Amino acid sequence: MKICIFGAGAIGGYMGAKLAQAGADVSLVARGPHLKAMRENGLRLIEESGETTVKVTASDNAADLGPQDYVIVTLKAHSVPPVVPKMRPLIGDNTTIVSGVNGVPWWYFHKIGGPLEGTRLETVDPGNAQWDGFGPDRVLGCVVYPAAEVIAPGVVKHIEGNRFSLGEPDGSKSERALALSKALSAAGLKAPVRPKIRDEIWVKLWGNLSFNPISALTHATLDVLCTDPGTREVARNMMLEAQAIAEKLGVKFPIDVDRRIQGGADVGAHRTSMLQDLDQGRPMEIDALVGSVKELGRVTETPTPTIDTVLALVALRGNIAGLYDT
Ligand SMILES: NC(=O)C1=CN([C@@H]2O[C@H](COP(=O)(O)OP(=O)(O)OC[C@H]3O[C@@H](n4cnc5c(N)ncnc54)[C@H](OP(=O)(O)O)[C@@H]3O)[C@@H](O)[C@H]2O)C=CC1
Ligand SMILES: CC(C)(CO)C(=O)C(=O)O
Repeated sequence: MKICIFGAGAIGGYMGAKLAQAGADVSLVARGPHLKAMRENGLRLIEESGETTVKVTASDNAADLGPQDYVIVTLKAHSVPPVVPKMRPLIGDNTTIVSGVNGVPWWYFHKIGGPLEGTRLETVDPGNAQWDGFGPDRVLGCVVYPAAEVIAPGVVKHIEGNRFSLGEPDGSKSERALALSKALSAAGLKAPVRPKIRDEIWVKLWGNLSFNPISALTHATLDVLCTDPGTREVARNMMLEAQAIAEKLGVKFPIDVDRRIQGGADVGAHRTSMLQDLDQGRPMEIDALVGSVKELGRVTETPTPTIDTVLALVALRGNIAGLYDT
């Protein structure tokens, strides 16, 4: 089974190192000094259990790697649409694309059934680049739970978690989902195949939608913003608006907003990825995490006043920092 990880930074590097250590036929697409370091010295993974360095096949040119059974996309959400043409050499007749990207996935309305079937989302797939470029039938959904960081070129630090939930848009336990699950499990990762991947997407999104922009606006860590009465209320209102949208789309939440906020507080003094991006001058994932939920509000005719307000503020914050185009 040939697996290519496109965008092998923190998450893709973690997954790639684990697969390579397990002897899987895995290749990585990366760029810049990180790629150079991986090619020259291997990929170093720092985990609680210790450090390992593994030799990897890595390139910035998909044509070097050829058609794959699976392409696991671990780019930041806004980086995907412009690189779809560059991924073409990786895609053969039976290639599965696994979307390991936070936020509302571009394929959300594929095989959902009902009147919204096939709806495209401009915030996450401008110009239908992925829908038309990959074709939604290739897609296997994925919710990424681990936290990791590239701490130096060629060096990935794993922080916590090892679960990558997988799920077909139609909920089936397909052969391709089960085979990838087996390969990831053999690499020491948890990769359950879920019948209702959209339910899981929303529980993760609840946090990213609210905690991430609030942290970017206030510079507060998760423990603080989830317990301060003012920001907790803002997060709660955003989450309730999102819940109303999701429930109209048939999602069932296994927990309530207060438990989800408590879960955020329990993570501790964590700086969310959006705050880290702002601090380090990297483009912010505002469209995928917040703008997309506003768009879903319009699609489902659900009011989103708190989400709209926070989006306006964080969009301007990102724009002034030169990290987001409004
Ligand atoms: N990191 C985390 O802890 C978590 C991340 N996620 C999600 O996972 C996704 C990936 O995040 P993360 O791993 O942190 O992101 P990273 O930025 O660490 O990884 C993406 C990598 O792709 C590279 N890249 C971008 N464009 C190209 C290109 N055209 N060709 C080759 N390489 C390219 C980037 O290089 P460059 O640096 O040069 O741009 C970077 O190394 C995001 O949606 C994120 O929200 C989810 C859970 C936790
Ligand atoms: C906030 C958190 C930990 C979960 O919602 C996260 O995923 C992020 O930092 O992007």
